[in-house]
Amino acid sequence: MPTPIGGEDVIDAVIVGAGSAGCVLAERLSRDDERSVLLLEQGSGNRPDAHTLDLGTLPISDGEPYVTHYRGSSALSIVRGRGLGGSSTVNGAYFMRWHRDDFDSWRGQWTLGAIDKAYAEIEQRMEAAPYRDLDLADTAIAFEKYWGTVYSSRNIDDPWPTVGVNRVRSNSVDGRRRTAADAYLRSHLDRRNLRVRSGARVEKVVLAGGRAHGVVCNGEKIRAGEVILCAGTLGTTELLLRSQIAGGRIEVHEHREVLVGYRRREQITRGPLLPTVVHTDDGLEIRCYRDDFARYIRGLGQSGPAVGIAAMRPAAPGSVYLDSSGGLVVRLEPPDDEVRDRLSRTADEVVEMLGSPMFSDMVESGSVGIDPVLRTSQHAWGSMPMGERTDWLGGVLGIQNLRIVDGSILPTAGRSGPHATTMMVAAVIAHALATT
Ligand SMILES: Cc1cc2nc3c(=O)[nH]c(=O)nc-3n(C[C@H](O)[C@H](O)[C@H](O)COP(=O)(O)OP(=O)(O)OC[C@H]3O[C@@H](n4cnc5c(N)ncnc54)[C@H](O)[C@@H]3O)c2cc1C
Repeated sequence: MPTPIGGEDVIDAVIVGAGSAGCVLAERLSRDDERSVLLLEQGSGNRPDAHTLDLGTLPISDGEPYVTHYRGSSALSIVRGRGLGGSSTVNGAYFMRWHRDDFDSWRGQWTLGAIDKAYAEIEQRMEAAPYRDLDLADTAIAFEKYWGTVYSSRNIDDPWPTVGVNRVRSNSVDGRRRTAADAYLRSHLDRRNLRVRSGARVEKVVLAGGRAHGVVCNGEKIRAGEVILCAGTLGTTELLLRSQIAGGRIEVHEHREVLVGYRRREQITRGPLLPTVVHTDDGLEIRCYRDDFARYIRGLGQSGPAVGIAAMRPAAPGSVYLDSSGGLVVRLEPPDDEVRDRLSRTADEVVEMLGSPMFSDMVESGSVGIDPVLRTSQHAWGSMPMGERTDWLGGVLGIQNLRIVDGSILPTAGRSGPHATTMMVAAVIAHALATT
């Protein structure tokens, strides 16, 4: 019989955060009807509306219902998704594996075979597929042709990215994001050993004698056999700081980005934000955005379309800490000088590309310029890396019955965005926990 959920009972596994990783974990662990699972999510339990899921929007401005805004130390806005599905509800729906060699230093059960199998499972459930030629704007077609003369182009049906031109794979169906909650959670809400509570903000982890005993949620103490933090890199770090499991400044990593802006001769129709990228041999990602971010984010001032250049590997440092008033602050630093040089050289190459005859029908002459502001990709990860601050299944070192399974535990920088890999990590760990 499963341990009943609620009241004074001890729940087998309390999962904090129903985001990309939390949904995978809740589904897998609750397949065993002998295990009671309680999933606590601070955001709404509603299914997001058509506007939120539309790939022609990035619903992250102030006032959007499925985001949390974090306080940054600079003018950069730092956001994360909230509600069932977490950041998968609001993100760019770019769903790319990391490169095979990004896992070279991973240990434990992280063999390429296990990784490949877990990626394949999540890709299937998230309905991840490459954008087709029809989804590409004229600039994206020219971009692929241009870089195809410098690098090789990956066969779009190959799920493993390579150095070169990589058509983006996306977790979307008919122009709408497919969220982790749709793929993993909503159809299992009738499991009697799985309970999902929305509007449930966890304030801290309850600790005694070097063990986690539960959490405090909306003022109520909930006892648990195991606490699994899936609150995302920023949410989990906040909980670790507030529970005094960690102190001071916790290091994170971020993919900082330079934008090369331009003006289009003619406006284009709406479509997915990022359908194609180039991965350079020196760890950069060149992103061919479809249009001005202002067309995706409500209330953002127009600045024109852009091509982005992000430093993926190595990434830039940052930190998360509580300030003297107890508020959480996210501080992102620039990459080191050598990486900045790389970014700046590649930005010059992109300026050259946009000024080349291949783009002359689309780009207004004299309109191309490098934006001096260093942006963020909204990817912060790696605050509690596996092999360093947790074991290779996310178990927090030195504290029993406390595990972290989300972007926090990514131990290295990958050359693609973190979404698919965060879900893959959750799938591998969930499988290991469910079978031991
Ligand atoms: C705007 C944006 C665009 C992005 N675009 C891309 C992209 O296109 N491709 C890509 O690869 N990556 C992208 N990312 C990053 C990617 O979405 C994240 O890395 C990934 O979703 C993180 O998953 P997670 O499970 O770690 O956290 P999340 O999915 O963020 O889930 C954390 C959940 O925990 C909940 N939570 C937090 N604190 C508490 C608490 N105290 N109590 C209860 N619940 C709590 C949150 O509400 C949230 O639902 C983007 C991110 C953002 C924000």
